[in-house]
Amino acid sequence: MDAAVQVTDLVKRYPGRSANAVDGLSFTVRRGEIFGLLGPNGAGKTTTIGVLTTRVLPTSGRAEVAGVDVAADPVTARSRLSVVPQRPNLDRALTARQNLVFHAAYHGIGRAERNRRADALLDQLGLADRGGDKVDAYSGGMAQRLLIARALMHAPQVVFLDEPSTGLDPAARLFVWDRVRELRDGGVTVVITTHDMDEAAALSDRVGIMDHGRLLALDTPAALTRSLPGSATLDIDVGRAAEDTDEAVLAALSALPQAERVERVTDAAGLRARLYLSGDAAALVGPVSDALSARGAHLTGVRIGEPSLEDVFLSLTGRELR
Ligand SMILES: Nc1ncnc2c1ncn2[C@@H]1O[C@H](COP(=O)(O)OP(=O)(O)OP(=O)(O)O)[C@@H](O)[C@H]1O
Repeated sequence: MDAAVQVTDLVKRYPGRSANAVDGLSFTVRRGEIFGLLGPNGAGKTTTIGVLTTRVLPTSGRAEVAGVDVAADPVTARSRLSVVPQRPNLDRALTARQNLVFHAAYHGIGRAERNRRADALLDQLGLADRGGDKVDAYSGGMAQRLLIARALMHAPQVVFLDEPSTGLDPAARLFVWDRVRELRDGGVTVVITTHDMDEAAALSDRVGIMDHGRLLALDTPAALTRSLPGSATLDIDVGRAAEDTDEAVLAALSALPQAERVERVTDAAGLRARLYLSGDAAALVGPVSDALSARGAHLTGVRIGEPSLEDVFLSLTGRELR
């Protein structure tokens, strides 16, 4: 079986609530991929992760992690998975190294091995020289790195990261992203939740877009954005022949079979056109250039606008992601 996570018809309704927080969710995370759950606040991402990590009991449906039914056998599930929570729950009165070693002891890992792992992980997360410091003295970025180190102490098969870079500065965020990719490259399956489309696009091999407890779409970031008709754009600046007219040039561009729509961009100094198309905007540069040179005109500037996951969310829901 190559599924690391299998969710089937999962429902969670919190007591006293009129709507389901998770509302019939099904998806599969493959072994060894980074899977992103993307959605706005309240979409049900944290609840889904809560069920998968045995902290929230499902109302109905089934969730398996590393082949274990999390509701039926939470103890075995917890030995195979790990959580990096949204809010740091480190013991701030202990040193960083003690946080790691105590976590491993809880998971039944022997003294020599837990010391070895703590040293290796402090080093890998760039905390080797701060392992003896109390967590109280840690910055937010350092605490986030320590949470990741702690999550890896019992060598889990699947790691869940809830909003991994919320509140981090850009450098700390890139550092965390690189560590997440290293995990994946080392064979660990990673599930992240995020409401940040850049994070989802940059980090995930596949993305599930969630809203109101349901999955609206699931694919690679590239396939999700490619699926949007007419949303890639190519802006071109044109130097046209003196005897030609702007209107005739725009008409020639509109006649290109790949261009779904052509608009004049009026705030430009010369003749600028925006071509809308589906798929890869760069592939249109050649045909545009040929069409222009056929009438004695030439390209003086090109800019490609790719659709984002934000555009995908907007087209699925009619709302902005944030
Ligand atoms: N313990 C709880 N009791 C009652 N309702 C809850 C509880 N936890 C979450 N909810 C509700 O369930 C819905 C889904 O919340 P959830 O935290 O899973 O969403 P999310 O996508 O993770 O959002 P965020 O990014 O804000 O964490 C929301 O309407 C929320 O108010």
